[in-house]
Formats: sequence, C-alpha cells, structure tokens
Amino acid sequence: MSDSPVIKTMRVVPVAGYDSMLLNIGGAHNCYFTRILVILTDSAGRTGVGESPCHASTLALLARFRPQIEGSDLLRLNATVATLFASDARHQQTAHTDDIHIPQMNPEKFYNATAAIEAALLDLLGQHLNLPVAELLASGKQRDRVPVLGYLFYIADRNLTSMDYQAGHAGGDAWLQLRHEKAMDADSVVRLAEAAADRYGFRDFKLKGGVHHAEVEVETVNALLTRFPQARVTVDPNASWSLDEAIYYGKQLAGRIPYLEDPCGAEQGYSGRETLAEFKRATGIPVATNMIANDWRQLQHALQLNAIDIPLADPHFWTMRNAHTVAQLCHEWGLTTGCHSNNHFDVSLAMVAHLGAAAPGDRLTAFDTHWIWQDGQQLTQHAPQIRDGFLELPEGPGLGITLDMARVEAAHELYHSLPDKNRNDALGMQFLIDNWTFNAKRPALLR
Ligand SMILES: O=C(O)[C@H](O)[C@@H](O)[C@H](O)[C@@H](O)C(=O)O
Ligand SMILES: [Mg+2]
Repeated sequence: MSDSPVIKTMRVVPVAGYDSMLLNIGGAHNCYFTRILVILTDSAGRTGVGESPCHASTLALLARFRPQIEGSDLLRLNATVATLFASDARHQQTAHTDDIHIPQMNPEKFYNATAAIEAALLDLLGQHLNLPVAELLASGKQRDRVPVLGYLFYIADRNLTSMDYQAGHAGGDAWLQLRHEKAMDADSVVRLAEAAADRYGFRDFKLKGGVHHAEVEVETVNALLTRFPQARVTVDPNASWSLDEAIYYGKQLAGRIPYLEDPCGAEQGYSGRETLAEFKRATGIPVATNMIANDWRQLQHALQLNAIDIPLADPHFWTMRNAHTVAQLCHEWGLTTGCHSNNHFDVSLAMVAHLGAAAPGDRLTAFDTHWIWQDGQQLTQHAPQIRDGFLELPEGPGLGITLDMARVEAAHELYHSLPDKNRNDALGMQFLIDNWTFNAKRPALLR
C-alpha cells in the first residue's frame, strides 16, 4: 500500500513503579508493580504507544510478534491484528520457539500482548488521520469525559514489612499521604474516600473486598453510604464469598447499592456463571464481573444463564476494539457498560479514556481505574486528568499523549533492578500471616 506509513520499529519496554500495600484476595500488592509499554515508530516519523500488564510470558510473546509488526503497513492495521489472532499463540498453554521460551502461556497473556500492540497501532493511525482514537472505534466519540469511580482498598501496615513501600508526604494533599498509611477498618476507609473525593471529585466508590470477613466489608460499605448518601457504592470480594453468604449479605445491601461485583464464584460443582445467576435471582441485585466473562465464549455462556448485567470489559484483556464491541453489545442488548482495571501507568489511563469516550448510549457505570494510587508517577508529558469524578479525554490525535522518555527510561531501569518481576501478592502478605498462601474461596485475612 504505497500511501500508508510503514511500521519501522517496535520497542518493548517493561517498566516498574511504586504501589501501596493494598489488600485483596490474592494478598498484598507488592511495593513495586510492573507494566509493559509497546512503542512503535513509523515511516512518517511518528511514535505510537500501548500499555499492558507485565509478565515474562507476555514479553516473550511480544518478542515473537515483533517481526509481524515491523514492516507492516499502518493502514492495514486490521489485517495485522487479525494475523496475531490467527496465530497459535492465542491458545497455547506452553510454547517454544527457536530462541524464545514462553513459559506457561495462557490466553490472557496473548490478549495482553495483542492489546498493547493494537493500542499503539491505533495511536499511530489516529495521528496519521488527525483523529482521536475514540473516533476510530466503531461508534465514534460519544463524550469528552468518562465517569470513573474511587477505587478503595484496605491498606496493610507497611511498617510490618522489610519491603520498599514508599511513605506519603506529610502536609500536602491528604490523599497523597493517606494512600500510603494503614487503613484496615471502616473509619479509615471512609477517610480515604473523603481524601479521594476531595482530590478527584468522585461520586462513585468501589471497595476491594475479599480481605476481611464479609460482615466487616458490608459494615465498611454501610459506613461509606452513611458518609456519602448520594454515592453509588459497591464492593468486589473477587468471588471469595459463598453463594449463601453472597445472598445473605446481598439482601442486606439490596436497594442501597447499584450492583455487586463478583460476589460469589464456582463452588460445589457449580460454575461461577451458575452461582451468579442464582445470586441474581435470589437478590435482584445487578452483577458486574471481570472474572467469568472475559472472552466471547465466556460472555456467551454468562448471558445465556442471565448471570451478569455489567461485563467489565478491560481493554487489556480484550483489546480496545473488542472491548468497544462489548460496549456496543451492552448498548444494544440492555446491559450496562463498565471497565475493569489493574494498577497501571497513564498510557493505560489514556486507553481507558478513549474506550469510555466511544461507548455508545448512556447506560455506563463509572469505570474502574487504579490510577489514583499511582498518580504522580506518569510516563507521559501530560497525564490524562481525573476531575469532578470524570476522566477527561486527552486532547489531540491518536491517544493524545506523548511519552516522557526520561521517565520511561527511569521506570525501565527500576524494572531491571527488581528481583521479582511478575506480580506476586503473596510475598507482602507473608509479613502479616506466616506462610500465607492464596485460597480462592477465603478472604485474605481469614486463615
Ligand atoms: O488488587 C487489585 O489490584 C485488584 O484486586 C485487581 O487485581 C483485580 O483485578 C480487581 O481490579 C478486580 O476488579 O477484580
Ligand atoms: Mg473485580
């Protein structure tokens, strides 16, 4: 294609940043988190970027995909991405190539790798056409800002560890200090919510559950609702509650919360899709999920069982364009569009902003973002902003961001200095409970 820019180089840059000791069913967030940037340059001299969760398998896959991306025509983006989907890497459990060992490959890593490449290609295409990425997604740009929620966690006492958790800065913004301090009960989570609302204007909150007994987490939700009576508050125990517990506590919350996220999961021979369908019938509470409808086949089964109302299609799990298609299905089929997140840098924040900006219709629940825990560690020259409870769409073509290469190189160096580069939330948790191990059916502190 003679008039298409050609992809010249694909650089894969693993990067690291700092995190707080946030608790979830998997344990405690490490003091470091890692991500991958895919940086593409084209023959027109432009640079495009995408971000994904980091894992050795994803890095190996990206190395394997690089020859298919370099030399490709930008305007043949559809064909390029389709080639990745057609590759056997999508389904492989383990794989070897001549020079690359891909350990324990699974489809999630395939999607992570493909999502970062696709986002970088969309960024370049948008710049070439002088259009924001939101305009390139099928519904086109619907809005300039996307509602996001205040994502709250219980925070363990970092002083109980020998890990390199950072301290906050006293005297400044309350959020920037409190996000590093212990917050293990309802009152301290309410203080966190107040500080987050002051800084970002949130109207909606999500509490990461699966930490304490369900009763304590429901008490925290109640405390948040008392403090913020107009807010939409929910809790996500990551399926650690039994179906019976979910129904019992769900009935206590019914009518006061807009939805519950993954309240229960597989148990006693029944799948998570089946137990969530039973939960919905028993309580009438809408269900959001990032656990049981993460690809087309899972989504089909979840919808056939009427198990969910809000598929939280994360662009890093689906790719931006597929997550947008999920949003279109939500719009056409009477479901609600939402979005899951993991800890991330601001390239992902821009990806989520464009996805939300292009979601059709007005049945949109506030999108997740972990960014408030990472705010201040941006890798772009101007990170997208959260104001008044909304994530603002960056201005300019493509993703509307420009990498700050000095910061990227520093984050890359930090990554290389880490002994442990894949996410492992058990490490920090073992400072709190000796020999702690993960149990999908038990909140983290119940051992
Ligand atoms: O601790 C976390 O960062 C969260 O639990 C995530 O790992 C998780 O994916 C969460 O965001 C979720 O919604 O389930
Ligand atoms: Mg979740």
